[in-house]
Amino acid sequence: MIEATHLTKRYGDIVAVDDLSFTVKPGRVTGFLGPNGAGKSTTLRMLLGLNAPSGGTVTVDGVPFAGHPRGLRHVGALLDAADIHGGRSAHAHLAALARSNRLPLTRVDEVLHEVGLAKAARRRIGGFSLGMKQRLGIAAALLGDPPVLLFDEPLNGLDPEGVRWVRGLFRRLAADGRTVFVSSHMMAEMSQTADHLIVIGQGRLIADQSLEDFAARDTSKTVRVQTPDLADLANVLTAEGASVQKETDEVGLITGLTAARIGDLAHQHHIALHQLTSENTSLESAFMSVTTASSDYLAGEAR
Ligand SMILES: Nc1ncnc2c1ncn2[C@@H]1O[C@H](COP(=O)(O)OP(=O)(O)OP(=O)(O)O)[C@@H](O)[C@H]1O
Repeated sequence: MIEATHLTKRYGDIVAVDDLSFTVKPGRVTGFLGPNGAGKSTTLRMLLGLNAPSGGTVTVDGVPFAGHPRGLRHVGALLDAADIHGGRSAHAHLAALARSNRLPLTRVDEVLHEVGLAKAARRRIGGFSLGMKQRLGIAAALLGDPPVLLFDEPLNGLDPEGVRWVRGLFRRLAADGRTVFVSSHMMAEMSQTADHLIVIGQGRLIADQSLEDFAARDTSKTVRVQTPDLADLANVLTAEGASVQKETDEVGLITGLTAARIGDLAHQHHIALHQLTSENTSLESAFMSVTTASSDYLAGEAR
């Protein structure tokens, strides 16, 4: 389990991480989500003992990472896949990591195989695509077979097949009972990757909840209805405070009421429904609505 308590990091006047408290539990994939500059990388760097907090603490299974006797065997991490020495082969890079962490060299071939780089094992990393470097970074994180894994923007540079593979890998790691903590600035990426979300903006905690509960925060959720009596239904729903947008003679898009409430109202007024569907755009708009106010950079606009 990862535990941050009042974690804070200041760079001069900038508060990169601001009194952040959260826990990351084993057995599920936890997304660490926030717009650019929100403080995700800084938090992960403090977790790994690469930056010292200005205040508060962050521990892995109760111990700060720097004091962890088992190092890579306990926590595996991918921070910046592109930041890697290009002169070595993938095999040599992992072998050096294995040796310095007293891990068996047999793990090198195992993880290269697991990430799909077995054929490229002897090639120089300098010639790797970003996607291959991501796979190599993931291999390094897996090397010590650790119970806790951190990945900073692991989907960057991966093709659709790579993205699917990474998602499957994270699921398997979580199903093994490991703690999997994955950062991203894209809600759409996380909606298919994470079970639980920790959302931050300007270094502060915005949400710490399941994907489902996070989506339910969005009050602008849309419900699509199809009915032969759209005009009658629209009258009933607008009287209840909903807004109704007519798409065709029989299909309307409703905001302001849940699908369950719309179904009940239609039933009470003897209006037949042929379709009643919650539109799944809510995660993205929930993310936008909770983070826009705290975003560091809004395209073309002053804050
Ligand atoms: N070494 C540093 N010196 C000064 N400011 C820094 C330093 N590192 C980070 N910051 C600032 O701290 C804030 C948080 O940055 P951080 O890289 O942690 O965000 P992030 O959420 O990982 O963003 P991104 O999605 O763009 O990677 C930013 O305002 C950044 O400019």
